[in-house]
Amino acid sequence: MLLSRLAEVSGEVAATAARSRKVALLAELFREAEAEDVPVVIPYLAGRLPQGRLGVGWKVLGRHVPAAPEATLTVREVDAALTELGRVSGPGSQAERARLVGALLGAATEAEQRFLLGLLSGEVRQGALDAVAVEGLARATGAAAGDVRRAVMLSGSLQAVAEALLGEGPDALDRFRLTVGRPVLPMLAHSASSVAEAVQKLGACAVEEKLDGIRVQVHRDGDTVRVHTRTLDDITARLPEVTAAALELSGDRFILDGEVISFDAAGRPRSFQETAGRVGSRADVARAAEQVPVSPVFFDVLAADDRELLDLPFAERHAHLARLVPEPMRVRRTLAEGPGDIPAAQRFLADTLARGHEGVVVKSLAAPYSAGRRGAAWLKVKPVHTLDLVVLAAEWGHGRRTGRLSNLHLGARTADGGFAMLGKTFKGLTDALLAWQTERLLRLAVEDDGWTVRVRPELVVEIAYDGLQRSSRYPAGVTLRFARVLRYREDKSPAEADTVEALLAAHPEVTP
Ligand SMILES: Nc1ncnc2c1ncn2[C@@H]1O[C@H](COP(=O)(O)OP(=O)(O)OP(=O)(O)O)[C@@H](O)[C@H]1O
Repeated sequence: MLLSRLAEVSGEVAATAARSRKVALLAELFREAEAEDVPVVIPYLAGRLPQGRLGVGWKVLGRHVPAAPEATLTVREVDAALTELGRVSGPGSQAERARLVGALLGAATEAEQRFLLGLLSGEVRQGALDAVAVEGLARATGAAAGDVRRAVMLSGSLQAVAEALLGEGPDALDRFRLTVGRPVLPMLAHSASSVAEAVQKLGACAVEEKLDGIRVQVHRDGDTVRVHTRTLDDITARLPEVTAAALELSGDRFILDGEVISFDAAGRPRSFQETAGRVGSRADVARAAEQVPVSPVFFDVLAADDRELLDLPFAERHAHLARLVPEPMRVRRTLAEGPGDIPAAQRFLADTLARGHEGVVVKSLAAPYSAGRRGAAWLKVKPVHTLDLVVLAAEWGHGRRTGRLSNLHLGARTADGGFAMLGKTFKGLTDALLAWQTERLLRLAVEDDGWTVRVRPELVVEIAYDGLQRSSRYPAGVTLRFARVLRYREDKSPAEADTVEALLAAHPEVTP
């Protein structure tokens, strides 16, 4: 497929507000694409680079290169060129990168150049595209949209499903069923402002402790155990305790969902940083396990023996869980039938906080497991308000912070796939975080005016705040009060950041 065609459709999809028109445009594009184009077409449409970060700075992108008169570049040629670009390293790499970018842009027409620059600078991001692409794919191949959606949800990869569908047709969807050994994206939670609100919304529910550790999905097939993170990375080798625990359970084929966390000698949870540091470290696992041992604590089961359990109501899934996993290895919980049980649920929350945990997750007992979704069936309640925001820029620090990028410009997602700045903060940043973020942000830099460094919107940071206030200085009409950095969330992509819409909905008191 020609890049010019992709750039054209991408522009048209962005320009139309009508969902049905977007679907029709994408269906047409997919009909024209060959299966081999898919690994490039899908990410490009969403404004993502399959290579991840390329380390191409604004200096290189800002240079004018004369455009080619005619469109000849194919998407696969562009992809090959960017892969080559990504491999450049060592001395002289800046000049080599500039040369490669120049050659690529020189082969592109003006319209293609605009598209490529948008892609390389991270500015053509189309957030909600994947859902529309699912429908476009269904229409292009004659598959049912619901089946495509489920396959994407279970595989966690629109790309893999698209490739299979376009190459082999609708029958290929059979391959994407839930299988022990193949991780699926976990179900996620929305927020509620109080336990009372959550119980009122959900009716019969379980109120579970929310442990501040690392989400894990544990697959056991006979003697083989695999442990995956919420981004589906395989971390089995780093967590021997989890493998040992899974092998002790009575069943020998299952998929469990839970959290790993480190407890201190007194049985209180250690800080998130300690657990995360342990899970993140590959070096000398045996020693790390001695110093910061972790335990798995499970709260759901997706498959047991040869049964897929996703579609069962939570109450039934939990019965399977209870048969498989003994009590100390399950999260603590209490049940609430309805509003009458709110006081007991509130006591459970207070008790959970007193034991050093973060809050609770309130779960509908009737709901199925919606893999990969932030469903309304799980509501988390935490006393501290936090947001996951995207770093849009950072200002050079002064005094003790000279030479470090400090004051962060924070953005929330907007409906059109962009980001709206909500405010700035340099609070909560330790020296280690300052050094780390300076290094990371400079790699994402697209512009530096000596004061502020604008970056590709890729890094997600978790921010605590005390509330919102109106402000005409910011595009959403509001800004954060007392924003402070809690931690970077490298496990989250910008598409998972909080939205302006949800933020405003949670703060009716300031809605402009
Ligand atoms: N009992 C529990 N049930 C579900 N998730 C739990 C539970 N205890 C801890 N968690 C953790 O809380 C997360 C659910 O919150 P959410 O889906 O919003 O993800 P998140 O944005 O990472 O949340 P947060 O930033 O608040 O930790 C899960 O991914 C899991 O890691």
